[in-house]
Amino acid sequence: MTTSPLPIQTARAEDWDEINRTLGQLFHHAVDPESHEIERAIFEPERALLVRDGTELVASAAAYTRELGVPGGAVPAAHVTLVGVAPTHRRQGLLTAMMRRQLREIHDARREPVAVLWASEGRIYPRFGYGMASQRLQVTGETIELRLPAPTPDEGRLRLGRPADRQPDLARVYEQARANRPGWSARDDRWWRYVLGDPESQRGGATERRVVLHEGPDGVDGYGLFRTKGEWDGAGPKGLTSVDEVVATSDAAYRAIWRMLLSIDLTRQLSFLRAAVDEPLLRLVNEPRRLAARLVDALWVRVVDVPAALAARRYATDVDVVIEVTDDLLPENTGRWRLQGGSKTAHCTPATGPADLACDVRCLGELFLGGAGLTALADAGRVRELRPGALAAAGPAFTWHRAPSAMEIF
Ligand SMILES: CC(=O)SCCNC(=O)CCNC(=O)[C@H](O)C(C)(C)COP(=O)(O)OP(=O)(O)OC[C@H]1O[C@@H](n2cnc3c(N)ncnc32)[C@H](O)[C@@H]1OP(=O)(O)O
Repeated sequence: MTTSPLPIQTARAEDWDEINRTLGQLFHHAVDPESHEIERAIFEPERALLVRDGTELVASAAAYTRELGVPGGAVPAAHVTLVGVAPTHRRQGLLTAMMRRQLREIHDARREPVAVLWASEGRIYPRFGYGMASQRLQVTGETIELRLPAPTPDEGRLRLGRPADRQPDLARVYEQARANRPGWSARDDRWWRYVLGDPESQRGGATERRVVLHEGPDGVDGYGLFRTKGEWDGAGPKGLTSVDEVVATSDAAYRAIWRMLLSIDLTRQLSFLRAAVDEPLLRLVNEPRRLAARLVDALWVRVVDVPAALAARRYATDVDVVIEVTDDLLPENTGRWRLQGGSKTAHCTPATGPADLACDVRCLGELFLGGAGLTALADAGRVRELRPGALAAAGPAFTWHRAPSAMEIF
């Protein structure tokens, strides 16, 4: 790789058309006019970096300003996105230059202790200090084989609707559920329009998206966003129910919604590609193997400011540990940090004593949402135990009672 001589610029609002068309080419899809406008509304030009070769746009990387759920709370997080380099300019160091500049800007602004992204390929971002912070299950089951427990008399009732018409209900339920969900990002009105955007060109021949809402004793307490696609063969119907998200604040709502989604007439298959690793559905159905769940990566987190990030989350057990951190891109993070925390508070300060554990900053990203095991990282040779017993003492603290999960891809 050579170092690119091309300068990095900050975008202006009017660059959106060109950025999105260029990224459409790089991701090999046509730009849908409806999505183009919805995404314009969430585009933050002042946070977008561009590289031009002459007048031609050849690279971009950007960030959205959002809040990310973490164990015990939420933190401002740079949601990194719109990353691409033209095939004519690949492997000349443009991504590296943009990542360095972006991380430096996020760090120096001191507003966001972490950055988060979805990776198109898992091997791109570790070199920039991003760690696989959450995973998801891609569920592609055969619904005909699945049964849920029978409904109880107090299970409430279900209503179908158009998602856009029910946005206030969805937002209320999501906001209530989000308080306890590491990995979920805040959604304002612009983000709800993005999540509920439903251009025909992206439906893959399925119906428009619909919502099923559950009404419990105190009103709407759960919803499921889904679409269906008809399919037949010589043996009869074998349609698909494709689920985008199920969010519920009561277990009765969760059960009732899934009972409907798994039993829509003329469907036989389920696709639910962003299920949580600890998705209750796997504990509800009578034959979990038929869900054919496959584990893949979801959110990648980059700890940008070590003391601020470690103090911003809560810990499952009390912890008092000194970690020796190395960070090649942001040297301010390199050093020994003492983390003292628990379920109510956390502090992280420069340490004077010897370190208990040593790792690079990428490991802290992996641990940040509570989804990776400290011992697993040590077994992989990526965390070093410098004081015997430190792993067993600190390991449980970094976990959380819910696995991190991730909703919309941004
Ligand atoms: C958050 C998001 O938006 S995710 C979307 C990411 N974008 C895409 O996947 C679109 C298609 N791909 C691309 O546009 C480009 O290939 C990019 C952006 C992934 C990489 O851009 P480049 O400018 O080529 O990367 P750069 O030259 O800085 O490479 C840095 C190093 O990473 C490696 N690398 C970069 N991309 C990849 C990849 N996709 N697979 C494996 N290695 C990679 C390079 O080989 C290089 O390694 P080296 O230092 O050992 O030589």
